[in-house]
Amino acid sequence: MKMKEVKEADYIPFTGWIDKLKGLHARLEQNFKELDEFYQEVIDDHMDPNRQHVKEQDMVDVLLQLENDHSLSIDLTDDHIKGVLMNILAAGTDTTAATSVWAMTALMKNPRVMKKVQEEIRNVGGTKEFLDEDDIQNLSYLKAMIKETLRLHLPSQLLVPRESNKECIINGYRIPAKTILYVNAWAIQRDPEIWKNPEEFYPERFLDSSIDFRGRDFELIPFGAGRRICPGMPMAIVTLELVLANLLHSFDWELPQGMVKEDIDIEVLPGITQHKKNHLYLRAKTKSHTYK
Ligand code: HEM
Repeated sequence: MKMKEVKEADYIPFTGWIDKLKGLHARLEQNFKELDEFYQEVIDDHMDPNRQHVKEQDMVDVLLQLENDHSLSIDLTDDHIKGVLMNILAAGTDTTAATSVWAMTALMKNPRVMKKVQEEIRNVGGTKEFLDEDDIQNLSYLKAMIKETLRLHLPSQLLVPRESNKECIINGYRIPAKTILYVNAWAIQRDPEIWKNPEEFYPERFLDSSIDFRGRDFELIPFGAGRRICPGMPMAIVTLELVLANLLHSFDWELPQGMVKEDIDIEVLPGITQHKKNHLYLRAKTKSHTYK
């Protein structure tokens, strides 16, 4: 099931008829139906009386409680719960997974950075088996490396579309009311007028810099900015830090036999989230084992 198909009309509204011809509308309806049924099943499972015995509550249990309590200022319905689940699954998993792959890709192509980040992680981690959130606070180079990955390989290159609610002028261009606007964050984050050697994967650029991705520095906006900034940013960052720190702490990474770093491509799959087109195949090595 493809959830994130891009329609012509999303970019050029009057070409909407092409979407119909290509059968995208029918697929959209079908996807909606399948997803709705799936979320309904999740909700039904959580309402099963036998579930009372489950020790730890998850997010759906909490949302269902709020629905029953009527304690919020709005009346929560099953549709709201389905919407929240959809947001987390659609907006939250793909983006973080794609970014982890891009980080590993960039590290494999840049052994200098790989060595430096692993040294930092292993100095802090020592003999620990698993690095937790406290350990990660001290890993400034890892954080810079993740920022640099999000600068070069941001998963949502055009952010989410905006619509102008009234006419405005930007840099001398008149934007009529009700115009759909895309912000090309990809181009901003590689703009040679802003970044020195913009194509280079160079985490050091962030070590002595206050530039951050929290929506205040418009040269780095992988999570967007303003009212619609990504609400999942804190979760995304912690997930990326934990996943990458532990992958790099526990394993040494090698390319398959016969392959050199120059063979790793950075081609992108078309779609809303920018995934690496060709899989990144790596061998993970510990001191005692080699995994494939
Ligand atoms: C590396 C990971 C992620 C990146 C790069 C990312 C990026 C973005 C971007 C660029 C937007 C649009 C913001 C704008 O246009 O101003 C967005 C929206 C959103 N993101 Fe994320 N995101 C990530 C992870 C997550 C996670 C983990 C969640 C939830 C658990 C999440 C939930 C959302 C939601 C619900 C929206 C829509 C907000 C709205 O329209 O008001 N994202 N994200």
